[in-house]
Amino acid sequence: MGGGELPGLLVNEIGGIHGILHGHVALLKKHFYLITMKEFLENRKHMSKKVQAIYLWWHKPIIDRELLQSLPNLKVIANSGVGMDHLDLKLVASFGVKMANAPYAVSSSTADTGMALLLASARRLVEGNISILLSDLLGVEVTGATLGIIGMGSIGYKIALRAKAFEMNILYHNRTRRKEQEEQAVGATYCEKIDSLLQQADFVMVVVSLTPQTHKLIGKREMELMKPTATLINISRGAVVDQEALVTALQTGVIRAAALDVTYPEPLPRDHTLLKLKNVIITPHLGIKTDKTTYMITEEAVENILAALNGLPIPSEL
Ligand SMILES: O=CC(=O)O
Repeated sequence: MGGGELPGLLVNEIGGIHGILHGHVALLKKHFYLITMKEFLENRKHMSKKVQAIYLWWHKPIIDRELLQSLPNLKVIANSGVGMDHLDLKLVASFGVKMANAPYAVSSSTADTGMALLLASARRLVEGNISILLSDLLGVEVTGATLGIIGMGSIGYKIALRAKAFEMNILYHNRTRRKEQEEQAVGATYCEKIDSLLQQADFVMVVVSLTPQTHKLIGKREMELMKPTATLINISRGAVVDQEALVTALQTGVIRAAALDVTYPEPLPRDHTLLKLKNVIITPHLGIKTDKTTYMITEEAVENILAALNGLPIPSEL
């Protein structure tokens, strides 16, 4: 590769549902020679040597063995978010390729999405929006209610901060307990056992990453432990909740309601039962989708990729 040439960065496409946002192109072009998948596939022989990094936007392009084998100079894959369940980390590592995510950029807007869903479900905003003349839409009180946060990483913690301002009682469950000062700062109480959190919470917010250990973490048994007046909010990944069990729980009054930013698959098929239930709010994985957050994600990815290409410690290496 010639002296002053910028390193090649493979992206799925620019614009479109799975493409990086147009507004981010100038930032990326400052540091990289951008190659879309279309350009790559049209001129594979030439392009494959140029690619030194991949920027995954909304889980695309799909990283498989064939793609990895065709990129001899690939050094790093940067993800445009925090969840890495769409990537075969072992496979990527076996090619000696480094990986990074963007945990700093996403936490505030994802926590906001969680609170938006909580409030919308509690106060029946979606039904209210289309039934402005009805006066029998009784919601449930948020002030003074108990919120159980499952997963107290940076997003979970920001939810606790927000919930404190809503005067909620906050319980949390996490693999590792937070420091006492951190618990005190948000007024959160640790539940070593997830069951005890489920039994007490009026709102259960799921914020864990999807791993083999968290797959269907919230199933029939867990929903039956919840109060019949409780609401389940999921802003992590659909598969952390057993969706079939959830449908039954919502239909039979095992729990009051659900508010989901994530499902499986995404989007749900139009005729899916969940879309027909009145006591569910479903949003299309809006978690990180604000203008500011998405731009910060790209900035974080650029920083990670440049560090990797320069042989420096990668700030958010996995
Ligand atoms: O879903 C959003 C993320 O993984 O950051």
